[in-house]
Formats: sequence, C-alpha cells, structure tokens
Amino acid sequence: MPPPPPTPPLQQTIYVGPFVFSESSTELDVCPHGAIGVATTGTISFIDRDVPAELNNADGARWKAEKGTEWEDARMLVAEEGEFFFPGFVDTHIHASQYPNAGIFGKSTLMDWLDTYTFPLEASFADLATARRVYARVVARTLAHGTTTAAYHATIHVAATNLLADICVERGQRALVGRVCMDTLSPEYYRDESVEAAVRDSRACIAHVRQLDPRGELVTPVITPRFAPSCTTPCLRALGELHQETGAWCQTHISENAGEMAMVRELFPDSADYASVYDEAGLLTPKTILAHAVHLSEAERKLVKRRKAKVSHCPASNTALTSGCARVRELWDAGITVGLGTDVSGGYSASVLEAARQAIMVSRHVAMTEGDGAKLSTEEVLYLATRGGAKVVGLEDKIGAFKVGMQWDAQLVGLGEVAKGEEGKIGEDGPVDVFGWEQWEERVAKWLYNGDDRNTKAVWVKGRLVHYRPEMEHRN
Ligand SMILES: Nc1nc2[nH]cnc2c(=O)[nH]1
Ligand SMILES: [Zn+2]
Repeated sequence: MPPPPPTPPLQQTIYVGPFVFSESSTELDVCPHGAIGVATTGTISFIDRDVPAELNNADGARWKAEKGTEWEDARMLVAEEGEFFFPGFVDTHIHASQYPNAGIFGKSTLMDWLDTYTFPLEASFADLATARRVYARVVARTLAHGTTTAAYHATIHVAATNLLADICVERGQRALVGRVCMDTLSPEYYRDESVEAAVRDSRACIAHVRQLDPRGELVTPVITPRFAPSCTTPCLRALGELHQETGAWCQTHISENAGEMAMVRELFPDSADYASVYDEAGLLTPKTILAHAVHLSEAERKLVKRRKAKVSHCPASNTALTSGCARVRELWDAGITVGLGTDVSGGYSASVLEAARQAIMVSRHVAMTEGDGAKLSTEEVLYLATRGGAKVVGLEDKIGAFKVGMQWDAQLVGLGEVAKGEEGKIGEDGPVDVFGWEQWEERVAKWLYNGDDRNTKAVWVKGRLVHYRPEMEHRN
C-alpha cells in the first residue's frame, strides 16, 4: 500500500457554541455559550465560557479581533440551534476484523461463538482485498459514531494488520492496532504455527506501526495475545518479554465467561487464578488493557489494581453472549481504571453511545440483585466513554475533555427541535426529539438514551475534520 496522502494543512479554528464534557465521573461541565480556540497543531489554545449568545459570523470578526492578532484569520464554526460540542468517544476494545458479523451471533455463547462465527471470518483476512474492504468500512463507521480513538484487535495476519494501521492514519483516527496471537486450541486453518512465529509477526506489526507514525501521534502498536486459552505458557511468556522490551501496549481478554474460566483453571493449574496467568507471564502492567473482567475475584481485582492494569467494560457484548454482568462500581471501588468497549462483534454495535447506554442497563440488572449502589448514572457512563477510556489507553492528558493544552478530539452533536406546526413531520435530524423546555442535563440524557450516528454531525481528531454528515457540507 502506498504511504497515506499528506494531511491538508490545518487552519486555526474557533468552535463557538455550547460545549459539554465530564469534569469528573459524577459531574458534567456544561457551558451554554462557549468558544474553544484550536491551533493548527490540533491543540486547544483558549476556552471562553461567556461569549455573546447571539454571536454570528459577522460579529465574529469584531470578537475575534479582541482575541489577539494571531486569531484574526481563524475560521469560525458556530453551532446551530440544538447543537453542542462533546469530546470524541474512546472505544477501548473492538475487533475491527469482526465488523461484518456485527449482529450475527444467534444464541451462541463465547466458546461456540468463536468456532462458529469468529474464527472463519478472521481467517478470511489472509486475503488483503477482504481486509481492505472491511477495515475501510469499520474505520469510517466508527468515526461516524464519534469514535475518535479505538483499541483494535485485528487478526493473525501481518499484512492485513498493517493495512488497518495505514487506514487509521489515512482517515485520521487515533488507534492502538494489535496483531492477534494464538498458538494453541485454535483451528488448524487459523493459528500461529509456533511461539517464534507469533513473536516474529508481532514484531513485524510493531515495526510497521512505529515506522508509519514514529512519534505515535495517531497510531501505536499493541501486543495482543487473544486470551489465555489460545496461548501456550511459552507464548504468553514470550509476549510478556516483548511487552517489556518494546514498551508497546498489551491487550487481551479476561474472565468473560464461565466456560472460558473453567478452561483456564484446567490449562493453568499452577496459577492461583486467571489474572495470575497473565501476571506470571509479565503481561499485567500499567500498559495492559483487559477486556470484560466480568467475573474477577476480589484477589484478582487487588492484583489488577496493584499492577495498574486497566479494564475495558463491554456491556453489550456481555449481554449478547450471555457472559454475565460486569460490576463497574466494584471495579471502581477497587481503584481500577475502567473504560468502555463495543467488543464488536461479541457486541452487536460499533457505537460507543450504545455501549454507554448498555452500561447503564447492565448496572441496573446488577442493582436488581445487589442494591442501588450498583447503578451507573448518565454522567458516569459518559465519563467512561470519554475520560475513562482516555485513561485506559494512556491518553488522559491529551483527550477526553476540553481543557487548554488538550487535543481537539471532538464531535458536534445535533438534536432535532420539534418545530411548532411541524410536529407530524419526521425530518432528518435523527431520533431525538427536543421540545425546547429541556434543561441541558436532560438534553444530554435524551441523546444518551435515544441518539445515534445521525446526531453526530461532525467529528474531529487532533483538530482535523475526519467525518461529517451530508447536511454539514455547506458549513465546512
Ligand atoms: N468477546 C470476545 N472474547 C474473546 N475471547 C477470545 N477471543 C475473543 C473475541 O474475539 N471476542
Ligand atoms: Zn473482544
């Protein structure tokens, strides 16, 4: 694949309008009349919290002059009625290669789902044309859902995995890109032929991603043992050494499903528990992302916390594959950093907004047996979707909120106002109907519970416009 085309030079831009972000896990910062100045580097240079409500492009010139000469020629993008800026979402666990199967899982559970649906699909990525078709679409689709950063599992194929990294850079999505390792209990037609092959091919992908983006500004490699049952102890240890040697991130699955856990007990009888299997291989570190953690014991939670490893909560997947209900409150109380994952295609949707709403629902199911303390609020799941996720991937100083010095990874959200006299007409504004009396928190809640990608009007990563809906054409 030829190198990606050069990114067009960015113009200094001032984003004018309401903005909302998580100040903490329990508190949304809502600014109804804001302006955020973004430099050509994509960095937020200033934030004004009290701009004139009626500011339009004509007054803009006068107002801009007051900001200083360096902002004189800045572009202005002014939010229209019903729109607000929100940080881009972080998907901390998604299998890019499984996207064609989104929604196809029948009544399967994890282990039969892998054999029936997943391995045959992933094996098809030996063909680069297949990989190109799927990866181009999954990156476009996740961007359209407002995902500005994704931690991707690819497949065992080096060329296809490298292509996924190329496409992320080309489309401007931040990503961790991982070549999957699996040297045992996997089909003959889809497995690493040896530990050496797993390490050699992982090295090849790490080298490619680092050569593509030497400063790791957009993409970074991630070592990806599929999960303990599909890796031998020598393979896990070799990948632990690679993790240590290269400093690359690590991602895997843990304690998702009862059958999987029984296998781990049988395959690793000398380890105290599932988390210890990874720990003994040197794979449990502050740069490790553990997907699921549905059934962790207290001892495992303590170990994960001690190692500062992170958890990706994947509620839609856990319900779809009947894996169980992860307890986010318990993980938080143990001091563990948690973000959200769509886990496509265990999860049926590539939308982090959907994962956030499913996180609320799963927490309510936990609450039905364990009390109201388990319930997650709107604020908490939106935190998981943005700042929590940013922490999981080690980018909490750069993304997930609107603060001076952070990067403009953002989405413009638009909610349709029901116009007087037009109540019977359904327009193209998406599924959220705003009647005009809603407070800000209520608008955000309506978006969370009913919104979809039609409400994500435009998306930026590092200040670069990476997606916009057709109706935005005239505003760019
Ligand atoms: N959800 C999920 N769990 C896994 N465990 C091992 N592989 C997978 C996978 O592809 N998806
Ligand atoms: Zn997964």
